[in-house]
Amino acid sequence: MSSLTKFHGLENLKNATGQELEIALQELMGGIKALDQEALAGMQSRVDAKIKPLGSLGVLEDIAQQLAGIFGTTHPKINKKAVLLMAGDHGVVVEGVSAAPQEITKQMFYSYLNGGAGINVLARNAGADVISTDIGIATPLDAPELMAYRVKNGTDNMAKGPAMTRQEAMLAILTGARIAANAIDSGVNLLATGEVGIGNTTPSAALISVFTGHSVEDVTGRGTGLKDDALINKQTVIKCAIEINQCNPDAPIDTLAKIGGLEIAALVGAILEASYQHVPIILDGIISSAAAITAAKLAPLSTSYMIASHSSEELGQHLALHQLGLKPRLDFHMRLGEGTGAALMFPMVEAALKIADEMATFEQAAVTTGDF
Ligand SMILES: Cc1cc2ncn([C@H]3O[C@H](COP(=O)(O)O)[C@@H](O)[C@H]3O)c2cc1C
Ligand SMILES: O=C(O)c1cccnc1
Repeated sequence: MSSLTKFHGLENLKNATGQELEIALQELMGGIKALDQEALAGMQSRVDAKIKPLGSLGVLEDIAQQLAGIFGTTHPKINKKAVLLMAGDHGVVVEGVSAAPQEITKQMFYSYLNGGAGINVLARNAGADVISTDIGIATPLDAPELMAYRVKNGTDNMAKGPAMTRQEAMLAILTGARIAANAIDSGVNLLATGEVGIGNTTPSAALISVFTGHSVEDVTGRGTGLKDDALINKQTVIKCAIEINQCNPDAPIDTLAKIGGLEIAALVGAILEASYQHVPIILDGIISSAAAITAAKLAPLSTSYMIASHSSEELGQHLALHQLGLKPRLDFHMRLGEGTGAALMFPMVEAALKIADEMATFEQAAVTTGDF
């Protein structure tokens, strides 16, 4: 679908009514299809013919198959790669849930634009673009055009009531979908999720607790580096937010609105749009995994389009990935976010396709075949 004119039936996202957003979201969620099993099996046959014992390239073989199933061809090609970095602030920071001050969200946003942040370095290393979007920073930016996609000036404090209205959450989801669609229209066919937002490990843990059923203690980590007392306070705040908002795991949009975040919602939309357009999307740490688990609640087939990357130091990420049926592939003890872990995975995904394209077969190399 070329999405430059109409977007899931919407003429103009920002002026859409609540009902129009509901319909557009239904169209997006309902349009996500299962992988092409024939292409997937065809890729396995290609890989099985290579000069190696069957299955000996492990996860690389799984990824090659998954990409064939996603692209619907036995010969998938990666053209362009990009990290979708969504930025948003969180009203809940007034409860002391982060070791870092809120203004860092905005300061880091400028760093992404200037190219000096961790994600810029690791994306450059992988030959990928970083597409940074202000979806909900709390304070004004220098240039109005930088705020073109902003839905709201940060969320409200979820410990006192809903973080967002349902309409704001839907607008943030569809805005994230729009940003993914724009990237895909420009030729990107391998995406990764990234974010910045001081305080955002708090809504992420809250969503993971509600959607997995794991206790708040099990899914809540230290984020930017909370000390013991502050970690206990963070857990109390999350429990309070879940209780006061009466979250229901079977009402994922409402749950996201009540205890989520604007950048998390935008990543939900990016994951859904990638899936809708048959584009693989690599997941980063706990915040991206909270978005992924929400996307899976909205459209279970979207999990087939996700590729896990690293294992975050935040335990909640492992539990979210487990529920999605995914395993972290890199164990680098990272806890930065921004998409840094996901960016490390780009070359692995490309390597999987190179195996299929460049390795010799038993026949080509005149290597003796056997029962191995
Ligand atoms: C300088 C700096 C750069 C960052 N880049 C990503 N994060 C990460 O830390 C934040 C989440 O942790 P918490 O929930 O504890 O606030 C998010 O902004 C996340 O992207 C950063 C944090 C800091 C301090
Ligand atoms: O898992 C992550 O991505 C993460 C962990 C801590 C802080 N920020 C991000």
